[in-house]
Amino acid sequence: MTALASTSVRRRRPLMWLLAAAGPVRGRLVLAAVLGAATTAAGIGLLGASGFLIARAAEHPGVTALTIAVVMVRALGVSRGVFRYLERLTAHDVAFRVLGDVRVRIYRRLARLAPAGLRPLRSGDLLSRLVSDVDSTQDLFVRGVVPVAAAALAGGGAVAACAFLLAPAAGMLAVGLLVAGALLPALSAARARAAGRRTARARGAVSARVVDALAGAAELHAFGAQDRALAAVAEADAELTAQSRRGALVQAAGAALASLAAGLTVWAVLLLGVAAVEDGTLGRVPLAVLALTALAAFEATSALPAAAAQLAETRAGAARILDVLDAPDPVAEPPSPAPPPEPPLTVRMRGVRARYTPGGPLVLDGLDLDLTPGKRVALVGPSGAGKSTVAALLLRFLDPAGGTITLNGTDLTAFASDQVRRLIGGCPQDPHIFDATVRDNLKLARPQASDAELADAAARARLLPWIESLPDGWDTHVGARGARMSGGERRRLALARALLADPALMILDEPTAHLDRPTAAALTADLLRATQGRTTLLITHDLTGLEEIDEIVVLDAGHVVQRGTHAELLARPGLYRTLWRCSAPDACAVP
Ligand SMILES: Nc1ncnc2c1ncn2[C@@H]1O[C@H](COP(=O)(O)OP(=O)(O)OP(=O)(O)O)[C@@H](O)[C@H]1O
Repeated sequence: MTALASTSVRRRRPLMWLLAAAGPVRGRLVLAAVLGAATTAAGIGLLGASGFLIARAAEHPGVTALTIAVVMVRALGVSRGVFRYLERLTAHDVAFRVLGDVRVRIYRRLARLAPAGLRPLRSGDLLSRLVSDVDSTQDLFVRGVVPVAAAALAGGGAVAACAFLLAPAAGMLAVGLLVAGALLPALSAARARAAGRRTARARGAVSARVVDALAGAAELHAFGAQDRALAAVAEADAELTAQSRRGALVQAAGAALASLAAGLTVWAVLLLGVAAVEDGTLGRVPLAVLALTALAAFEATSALPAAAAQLAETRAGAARILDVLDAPDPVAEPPSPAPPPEPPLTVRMRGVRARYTPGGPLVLDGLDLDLTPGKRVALVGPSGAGKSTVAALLLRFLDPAGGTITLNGTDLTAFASDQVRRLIGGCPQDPHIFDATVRDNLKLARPQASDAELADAAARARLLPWIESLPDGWDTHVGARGARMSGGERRRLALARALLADPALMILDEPTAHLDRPTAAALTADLLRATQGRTTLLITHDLTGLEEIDEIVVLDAGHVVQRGTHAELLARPGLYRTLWRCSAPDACAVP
């Protein structure tokens, strides 16, 4: 079971859930099953009519005696193809509609779970759930429901037809069809269930390792670790191959046993028929019809054992999708959210405590913070002090484990998280730059923004000169994760995006991370200018330029250890002064 699954509250039955997902198209599903039955029935009728035609022709009757059989053979031959085509069309239509619906549901759920609720999943494994597991759901309809329903209808019809000719033979046929169409598929499914789960898990592991190896290709080369990474991919791939082979073996064994059951049954029917001919209770022509009808009836069941084994993978895939759909919400949404507060916004945090896992360590313990309109507060402290956790709490990616956070006097948890994120926003620690144009990356914050507004935000983030220097200007493609931009340009683009969104409380999380000192200093100066008069929470461990900040709160191991202005904090010994001295270009001095 995955980490995500283990946190799941309730377990739904995967195939039942998938069937229920087809509810809106159940009419088409029934039509596909009827068309499948018609295809098989036409196949059985074709062979039965052919048997009649050949046997009767051998008796040299007049042509008129054969006319109806000839017409039937032609009609059944043609209609079988037409029915098959329509059945495929309808069954795939159902499968793709359900597949599209499941994809939308899983994507919506991911959007709600991200980022806090997705941490238990590796990105490659998530990709595998989104692609392979969702793809495998179509087998339930194309190889499961429709063939089973068709086999039941057509098989029942064949047994009934044979019963008219010779009852014991019909009984034998019914037993053979039950063995090939019910017993063997049930055994195959039971054998394949564990293999199906392991195959889906192994596919997720391969995907996770490949995505990891590709995303970290530069680091792997730099540290000469590419062979180890490739070996890990090969190992995961070998496991997937072994599991797939096990699944294929079960499928092949099921198919072989189904053929054996069909062969034995047809022989038994033939022997019973021959005995009946010798007794005089059955004519020679009906014997041919009986034997060929029995043979054709197995067309309906021959694929079922392999399909049942294949469905074990579908079941495992659907279970992995349910792990995501049923994962608990990272934050509790209020049943009836309070109306969003009107800006200007006052945010107060009192005695706030936070932890990432129930019963886990407190990463914030007793935080008090006031963010009043127009006030700029900087949250500083060593790495791991809990600074970004404050941002996660304010953005409702995480609910407090204690204490209160209020927006204009109302508890933050009374608002829907989407509403909160419309008022509180900014620039995350690791902003994502999309593989799109500069314009589209910026418009993400406000799709309706005019060119003038885009230019204004870019100018305030000091990005405009760079954009205007590009041959394609605003239409320049920046590459995956902004690969064609420098670190500073990426940060400025993220800042421009935040300025364009214009949230009532702007949170800037480490806006100067990974930049060299002159670039960081220039960016800090720019963002301080851009945020003048705005309610801003600046999270940083870079202490340059904080002279203009109204209040600096120093966090250490989840506790506030100091607060004041830059001048006040520098005037007395403490963590701030130590950090400030450490941030000097020459050395880290002890206070
Ligand atoms: N998703 C998470 N699950 C579990 N623990 C987490 C998670 N995110 C952060 N932590 C832990 O919470 C503590 C505070 O992390 P946080 O990211 O808030 O620190 P920070 O002060 O922002 O650090 P940095 O300056 O390095 O970004 C750390 O001990 C960290 O390991």
